[in-house]
Amino acid sequence: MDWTRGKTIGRGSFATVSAALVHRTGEVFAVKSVEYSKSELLQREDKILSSIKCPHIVSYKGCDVTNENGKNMYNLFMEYVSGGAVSDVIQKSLLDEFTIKSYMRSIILGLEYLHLEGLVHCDIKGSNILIGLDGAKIADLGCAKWINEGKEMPISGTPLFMAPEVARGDDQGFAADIWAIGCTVIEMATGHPPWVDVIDPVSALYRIGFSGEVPEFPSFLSNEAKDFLSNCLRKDPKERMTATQLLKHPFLDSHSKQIQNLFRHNSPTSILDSDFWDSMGETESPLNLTHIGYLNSNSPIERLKRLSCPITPNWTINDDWVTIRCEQHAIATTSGSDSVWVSDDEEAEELYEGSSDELVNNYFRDINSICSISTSRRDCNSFSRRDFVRSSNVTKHEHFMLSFSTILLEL
Ligand SMILES: Nc1ncnc2c1ncn2[C@@H]1O[C@H](COP(=O)(O)OP(=O)(O)OP(=O)(O)O)[C@@H](O)[C@H]1O
Repeated sequence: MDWTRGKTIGRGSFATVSAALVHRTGEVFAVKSVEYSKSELLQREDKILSSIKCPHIVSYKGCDVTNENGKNMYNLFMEYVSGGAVSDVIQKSLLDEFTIKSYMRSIILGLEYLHLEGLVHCDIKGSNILIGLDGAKIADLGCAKWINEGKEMPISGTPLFMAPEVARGDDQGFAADIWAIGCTVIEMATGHPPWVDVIDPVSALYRIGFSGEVPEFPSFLSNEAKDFLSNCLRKDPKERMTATQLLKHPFLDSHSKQIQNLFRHNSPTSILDSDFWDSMGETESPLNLTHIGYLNSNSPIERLKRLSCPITPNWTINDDWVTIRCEQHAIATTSGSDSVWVSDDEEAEELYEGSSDELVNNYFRDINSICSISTSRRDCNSFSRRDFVRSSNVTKHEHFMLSFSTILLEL
């Protein structure tokens, strides 16, 4: 598969995650990379991720080895999840209890799947939970292990999220993930991990493993939420609820129908996905997407396809810009509040003469309630990232931006 690496979207302790693009289809995906000589853990993650499939876990898309700047790199391809990690989201604004419930329901459905498959995640925490338009997804199976690997595998994970039996080095089973779920609820509600007053990982492990304390519950949470926490944060792992039991706890169950309605929609692969637009017209998602109107799904595709641009896209992302260039410059852009051009190619433009207003109206109806894109016609093959982040919901704009670039490259 020919692909191009784009902007770095995350850095973990051992790997770098970048956005990337498939040349042939224009599909956007995420690639986790590390030097081949240090790729043992990433190859293990590859093996685990490729063996599972669940809508609440980031999906596997393949792997390869590249030579970049004289170094061999091992690359693991995954679905790109547009909203980023929960730990980053809460740095911008804390989550309310309703949103925590929504995310938790997806996360625990993913965890239930892993546990039924015999896998312990071993590193549940906010930075390993990604937010997509269809809810939260578990990521980073780099520490995961099969339950029957038992003591052959070393204890792994993040000290502040470790259960007492893990901190003592006794055991790391399914119940350890449940403890980490409790810690993640605290992180989502307060903006920081539990045990705020510990000064280093060693004292954290000692306190968690031997003090007999449990993390402090945020006082502002509802009684239901506190009860949920108390069922996750039991010192004795045998007393903790299982993922299946947690799904029936009133904290998650009471709103499950409402939440399912909100997350009913699949994440669109492009903005021409009619379900995406139709659903957005009906309801707001918990990410507070504003109403963005309906799209007449058929005619724009047909008409856009008439552009028949033989695409050799050059797609780059850096900190401020997403630039999409095509051989014939056939590209959609907008100038100011309500005008959209589909191309800066004269021949292609002729095709649209007399119809571009209609096209614009069908294709980008209510676009200004998403964001105001003010790229001028002059730079019509560039989209300014700054323009997308101007209004409040960056996540939504980033998603839109990538969906948008996807369609353009699909044409
Ligand atoms: N599929 C994805 N889509 C979007 N962003 C992602 C994706 N995977 C990872 N990221 C981003 O990259 C960051 C690091 O990824 P990840 O946790 O997998 O790396 P790691 O090296 O295993 O980290 P850790 O330090 O937890 O071991 C995440 O917190 C997230 O911001």
